[in-house]
Amino acid sequence: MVEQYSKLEIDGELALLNQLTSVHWILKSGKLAKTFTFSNFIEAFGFMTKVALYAEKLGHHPEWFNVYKTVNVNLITHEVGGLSKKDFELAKIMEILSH
Ligand SMILES: C[C@H](O)[C@H](O)[C@H]1CNC2=NC(N)=NC(=O)C2=N1
Repeated sequence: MVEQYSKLEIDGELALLNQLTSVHWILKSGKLAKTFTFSNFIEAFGFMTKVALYAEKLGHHPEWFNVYKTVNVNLITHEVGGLSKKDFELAKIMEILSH
């Protein structure tokens, strides 16, 4: 079972993630959220394909919604009904794969 974070720890993790990567990750309805915008559909779908392979390896999967060149991502750990370290791990991987 993945450990659930307290509110304070989540704020800390989110600040760290935004420092390391960009300032665009937010907490939305208890989920770690970001809208990625690419130059075209192929770039967006390529990103999703790379993330999908990593997510499968990690055993942790994103909720996401793609329209043309944008990908809306929401991360949550259903097993704990909140955020866990895995969400932050997946967010960091997404940052790396989006560049
Ligand atoms: C058995 C399997 O590891 C679980 O169902 C995993 C799969 N991927 C998952 N992904 C996400 N985002 N949250 C989960 O709780 C989750 N659980």
